Amino acid sequence: MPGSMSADRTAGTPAGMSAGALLTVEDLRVSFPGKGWRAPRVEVLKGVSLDVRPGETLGLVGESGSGKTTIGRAILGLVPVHSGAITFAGERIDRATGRRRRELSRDIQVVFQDPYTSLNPSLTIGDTLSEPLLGQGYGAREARARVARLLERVELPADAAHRLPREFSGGQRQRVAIARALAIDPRLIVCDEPVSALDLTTQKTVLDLLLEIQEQTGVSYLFVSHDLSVIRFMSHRVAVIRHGEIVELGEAAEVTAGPRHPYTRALLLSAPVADVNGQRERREAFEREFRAREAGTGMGETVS
Ligand SMILES: Nc1ncnc2c1ncn2[C@@H]1O[C@H](COP(=O)(O)OP(=O)(O)OP(=O)(O)O)[C@@H](O)[C@H]1O
Repeated sequence: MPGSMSADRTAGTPAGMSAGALLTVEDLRVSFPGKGWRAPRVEVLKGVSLDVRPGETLGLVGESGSGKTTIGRAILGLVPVHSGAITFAGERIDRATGRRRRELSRDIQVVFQDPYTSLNPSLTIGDTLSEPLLGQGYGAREARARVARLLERVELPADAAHRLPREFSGGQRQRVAIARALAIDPRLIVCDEPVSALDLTTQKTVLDLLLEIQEQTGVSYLFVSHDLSVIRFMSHRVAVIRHGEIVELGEAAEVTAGPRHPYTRALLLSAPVADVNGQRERREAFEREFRAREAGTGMGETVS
């Protein structure tokens, strides 16, 4: 565990679910078709409940295949919800489709794991950042000014706007991905393993940036990771997921220092989990679906 990530953010934050939540997930069930003819459906989320408060980071930790990404995809409307409810700012969104769903991407954004695949290699950074702005009705001049401010906010030089992703390191690309997510002032960002493809030093600078942005803007994060040291560093509260069920949810310091569930204790002792069950493929599919839906091409409209 990196020593510089040993702080926690729990002070003063009560555990448990709250009435003033920005996002509430209640008894969420998601299943996928089983493999093979007449195979039963596989239940991946088995009644997940959690909430994210305004300005808060809820860390979501669990080993590979436990269902973390599926929760993010369900919130973004990229997988059909079998039962349960997802409420954002007082509105039920689990059945939202089409135009309403695209409008919601103004409020709910994502930062993906792999900065090498999540940026379009043929678009300049300026075009990458302008895309969501133009899509939301910004004029070209207004968008250019906003791109300059975004680059400043993520501590990239102004001339980055004219360059291509291949000219940047992994950490710099992840800053671009963060700037893209921030472009239209979302209220919630699903951060899906946003630093696990980066080396430790770069991880720390990107995490610091996310914290700083939260302080400045009050944005909420649902922060997915398999790495408890990263989760503890980032989160006010932590939810621990195992086999599609939340086994523990509480203040970060309590969950990470005095875990009640044996699985959390085991996680604390375990090394980062290996890439099993096609983790990379699943995450890449998630990115493609979200970007296609944002672009309005109709892909990813899986919820009916
Ligand atoms: N579209 C799909 N069709 C069938 N099974 C799926 C699909 N998406 C996910 N799964 C299965 O659901 C389970 C949970 O996957 P998910 O990606 O949510 O886990 P995770 O906790 O994010 O894991 P990782 O950290 O490895 O990405 C896995 O067993 C996975 O194989």
